[in-house]
Amino acid sequence: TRTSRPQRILKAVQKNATKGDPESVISAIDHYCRHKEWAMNVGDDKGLILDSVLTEVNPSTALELGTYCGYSTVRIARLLSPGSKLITVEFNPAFAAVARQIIAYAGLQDKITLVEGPSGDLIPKMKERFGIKSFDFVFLDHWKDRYEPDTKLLEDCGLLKKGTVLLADNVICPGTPEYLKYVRNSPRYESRYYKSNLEYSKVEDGLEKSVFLG
Ligand SMILES: Cn1ncc2cc([C@H](O)c3cccc(CNC(=O)c4cc(-c5ccc(F)cc5)cc(O)c4O)c3)ccc21
Ligand SMILES: [Mg+2]
Repeated sequence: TRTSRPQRILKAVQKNATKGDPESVISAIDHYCRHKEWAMNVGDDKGLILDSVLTEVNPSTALELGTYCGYSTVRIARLLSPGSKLITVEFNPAFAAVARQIIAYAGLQDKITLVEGPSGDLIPKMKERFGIKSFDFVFLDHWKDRYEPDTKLLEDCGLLKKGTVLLADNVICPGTPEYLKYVRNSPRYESRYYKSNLEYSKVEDGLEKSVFLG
């Protein structure tokens, strides 16, 4: 049967990027998805905002919900300080298989733990399985109706601390209305919207940055 879109993205990385060079992996994916076929990576426009928030936070432990092909995983891990860790959660085995290869191609496998399974099951196991006390940074990019329940789950599991930064993709397109209502109305968060555009497109989209106040 035909290859999948993630497999074609992996092929584009293997063809056009340099092994061990995360910047070239990011560029190869962006070029492929802009000129050949669209894919739901955070992309280069919103990616610059992700980079700037990450540089500001400089997290020791980061969590990503929704790995897909590993584009934002590589984007995040390449900016982590030595000894810092990123845990990324993916429930779709085919996506996880491609992401592992793209992460390895970028040479970032030592900074990243990819865990397969649904976020709702894995979040309560973070402390016992990975010895996580709390996360400094969380990137939300999985099913849009899971952002709000998973944020509440992170709170209830004691995985957020005063100053933890949540950064949510797609708050306009496809949209995450319940999540936005929650973080913007809760006294426990200080939220700000970063206007941008949907990956590889002119449609408006943006990221919501929410600081947990404890
Ligand atoms: C529970 N759990 N735990 C882990 C976990 C992991 C996953 C998968 O990684 C996965 C699979 C399918 C869809 C998503 C969400 N992403 C999107 O739906 C999206 C859409 C668009 C867009 C925009 C405009 C369009 F016209 C079409 C699609 C642009 C974007 O940037 C997106 O992130 C995530 C799913 C549930 C999971
Ligand atoms: Mg997204």
